[in-house]
Amino acid sequence: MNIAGLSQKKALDIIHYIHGTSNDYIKTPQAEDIYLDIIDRINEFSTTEYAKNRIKLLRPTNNYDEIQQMNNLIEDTLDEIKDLDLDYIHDLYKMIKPLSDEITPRFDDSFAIVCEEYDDYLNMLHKNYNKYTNIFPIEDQPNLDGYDYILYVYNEYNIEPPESPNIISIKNTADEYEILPDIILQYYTKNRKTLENVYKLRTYLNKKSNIKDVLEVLDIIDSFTQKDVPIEQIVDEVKQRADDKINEQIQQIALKGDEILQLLGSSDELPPKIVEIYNTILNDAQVELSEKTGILFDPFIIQYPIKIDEEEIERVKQNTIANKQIRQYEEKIRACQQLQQYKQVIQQETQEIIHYNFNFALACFFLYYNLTIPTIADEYILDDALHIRLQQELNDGSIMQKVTYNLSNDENIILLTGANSGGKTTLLEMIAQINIMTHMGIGVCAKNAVIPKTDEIYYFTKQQSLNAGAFETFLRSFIPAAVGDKKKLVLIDELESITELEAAIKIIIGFIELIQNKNNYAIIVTHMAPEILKQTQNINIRVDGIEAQGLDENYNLIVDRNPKINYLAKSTPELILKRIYQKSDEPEKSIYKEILDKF
Ligand SMILES: Nc1ncnc2c1ncn2[C@@H]1O[C@H](COP(=O)(O)OP(=O)(O)OP(=O)(O)O)[C@@H](O)[C@H]1O
Repeated sequence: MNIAGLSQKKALDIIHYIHGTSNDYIKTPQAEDIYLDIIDRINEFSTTEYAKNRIKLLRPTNNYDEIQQMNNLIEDTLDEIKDLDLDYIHDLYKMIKPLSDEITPRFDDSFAIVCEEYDDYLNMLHKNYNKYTNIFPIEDQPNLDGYDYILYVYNEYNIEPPESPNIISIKNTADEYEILPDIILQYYTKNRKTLENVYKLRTYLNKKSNIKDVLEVLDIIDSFTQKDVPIEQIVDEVKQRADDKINEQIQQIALKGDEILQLLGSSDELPPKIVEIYNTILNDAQVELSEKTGILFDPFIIQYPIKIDEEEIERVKQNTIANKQIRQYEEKIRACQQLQQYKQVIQQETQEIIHYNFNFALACFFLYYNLTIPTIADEYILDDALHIRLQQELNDGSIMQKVTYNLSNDENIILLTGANSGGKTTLLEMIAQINIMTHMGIGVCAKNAVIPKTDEIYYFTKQQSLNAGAFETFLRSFIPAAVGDKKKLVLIDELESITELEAAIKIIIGFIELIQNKNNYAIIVTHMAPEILKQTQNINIRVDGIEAQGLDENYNLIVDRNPKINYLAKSTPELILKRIYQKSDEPEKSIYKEILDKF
């Protein structure tokens, strides 16, 4: 399945298709929002498209084998990366992309192809290039002098290839790459950056790799392409030195009278003493030239200053280019033979690394948010737990209070009461996160956690604005939370914000009566606990409270974020009112004061 570039919606469609919507663990849009936030946070640590999409496909489940597998995967990965530099790995990942098969071989017009099976080869070349003109049938070849070299594709049973320094002959049974080595080479050069980084990463992760051999082959080709002998420059330098030597040595010889006459006369011959000097110096120059260029040639004409034979230079240059092209061609063919053997294995190695980014992202997420793998048992024990947003703020230097909170089989229906801005919504969201993350198998944000098995999560948030359909929408998704034999976690935040107080109380009581059995857990944030308790005396309901003790010198709420068990906490709205009063200006300040005086 190609899952590149999957949107979250598409990912969900696939999940629903695979698992069936009714089996989905998440039952309300608000719980879905919490889940999506978790996915986004994990994906901050992923780099490859594959990992990003696989993370989007992660979903809470009640299949505890799958959860265990995810736990194991994370623990193994943590073990693998425990002493490593995660930023370094992340940086390498940024330079790794899936290997691209798209190649556009370069049209190399420096050589011509002469062949017997003309039509076959023409077709083959046209497959790779739109237009290829340097191919000729053997029986009808033009003058090919302008080409650096000629690839002579001969038929075994027919004509023998001609012997010539700039002809390379191959049998027409050869592989396609023997005509166009770029067909293979481009794949490697195009993907080289990825291959280099996959190699670095595999080595760093202590994973075996064959990519080194591939990179070595590519290096050889590179070094070949770069080696260009600057013939003219070398000739000039050698000539300059030879001129200087001639000048110096001639000044030191004494000519006899007849030798001077020979020089002044019309004779072309030089005096033997001078010829000897020239011969010695030019011999040395020729040796130096061949050492520096690797070619034996004689471009110097006896004159002062020494003259350079431009035609000889041109001939040598042409020969050098042809030689170089031929050697380069041969080197490329050798490289192709080696590289071909590696293709499959380097693809596997690269894919493995790209896939490993999924494990790596989960492990980084785990470390960043200080997660632990929870134990699955029949109760909730949250030890030093934190909402993941607050954990992030803690990482950034803010002060946060970790929360310890327990729910048991016997005390599974909770009314959570307490101070305005005390942290009730945050606690509810945190429990939803912890439950979802447990059932995704990715760890939870707590020092220790015990989490019960549940099949479904329902989370109902407080409504900020009361739109016309809010109550109806709520009821439609709320009723399924009260029926059925699936094990549920139901979290309700201030139902009284959706409807009138009396109705909210009735709904909550009805709901509690339906789900009170020990399979379910429900935490209901409400400011009307006393009224609810009065009407449910035969049901075991625990009331917990988050209490504010007052305001500090900066008018911040002094609050213990740990809910007190079996404790009905006051809402203390006057504290918030007092804070706003202290921080406001007239004319609002006086109004706040008037309201405050009524408390
Ligand atoms: N454990 C904690 N440590 C530090 N800050 C916290 C913690 N829990 C909550 N807060 C902060 O306290 C503020 C109020 O939290 P929250 O909205 O959850 O309170 P609330 O009880 O639901 O309030 P209200 O009843 O008025 O809606 C938020 O800014 C939140 O980030």
